[in-house]
Amino acid sequence: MIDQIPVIDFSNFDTNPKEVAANVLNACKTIGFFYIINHGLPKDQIDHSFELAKEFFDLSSEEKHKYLIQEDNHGYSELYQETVLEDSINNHVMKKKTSLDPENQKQGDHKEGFNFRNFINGKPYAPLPPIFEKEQSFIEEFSRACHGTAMRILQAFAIALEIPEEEGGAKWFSDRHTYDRQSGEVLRFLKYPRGGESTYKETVRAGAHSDYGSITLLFQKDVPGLEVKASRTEWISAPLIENSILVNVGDQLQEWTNGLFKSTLHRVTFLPEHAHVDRYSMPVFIHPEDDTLLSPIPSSIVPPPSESTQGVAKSGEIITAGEHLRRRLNATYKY
Ligand SMILES: O=C(O)CCC(=O)C(=O)O
Ligand SMILES: [Fe+2]
Repeated sequence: MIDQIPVIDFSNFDTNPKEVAANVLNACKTIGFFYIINHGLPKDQIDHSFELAKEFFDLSSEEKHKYLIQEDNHGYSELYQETVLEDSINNHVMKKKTSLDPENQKQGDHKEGFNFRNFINGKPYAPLPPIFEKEQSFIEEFSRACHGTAMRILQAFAIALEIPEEEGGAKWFSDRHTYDRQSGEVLRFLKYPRGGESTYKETVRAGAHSDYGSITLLFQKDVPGLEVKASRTEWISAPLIENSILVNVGDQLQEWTNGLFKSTLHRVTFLPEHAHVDRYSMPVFIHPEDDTLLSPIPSSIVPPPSESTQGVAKSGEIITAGEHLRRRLNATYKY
């Protein structure tokens, strides 16, 4: 493991893709997290998305209750994504989830969130609240731009793994992540309200978890707090880096690469000096299309499967990304 999250400059990706891909591979094999800078996503789009998030979370709790997921004992991300899938609703606010992680079981995750699933053929997955409806074309544009950035990262993966041209080459992963096909992909607005510690007496705001999909892009703003489990014993912080996007590998990609890429535990904590400010973040959870088979990657760099890297598929079994997500969500109940 390395003890710092690397920063990778994507401005060289078009001119020198191999070098960028090598840096990306190194990060994925070790800590499973890296920042990208010069990623090409316009700053004003990111800023405006944060403004919209704030505008929404500033609504009265009565208004937000229309989109509330009821509190219960299941883990935050699990319940959240599961509710999204099972209720076929793409937008929810939720608060104070109780984490299943033993380290965090004492207190709830004190936060609110709102999910946007992909705007397939220009349509929101479910009706949007008015405050977002009037900005629908902007939000769709931002969601598609994030997806486009993610596709460049997936191309770097395919280059790093030396997937042969005749198998699909640099497009091998991105061809399996079409924006307009059904997938688990979600753009999420998150708010961690100030003052949670007085209720929970703990500084952990989002319990330790790994993400489920292929990769996550994370936009942080003003207030740091994300921590990454760099080793069995050590949490390191993921500081704010101006104009960067933090990228991490999810469980599906870890399993797809037979453990070559690492899906690393992370959590959100508040330092005392941040106890009196609200924290906003925006993760974008990238998933393959639901019917993508998680079949062996045509790469001599990816190791053969082994018991320890198996995850939710049985030995030798090839499942789709949609089935993988479903099993991963169901597994929540067995903890
Ligand atoms: O808010 C953050 O910085 C991280 C959120 C996160 O890890 C998640 O929602 O999966
Ligand atoms: Fe996460």
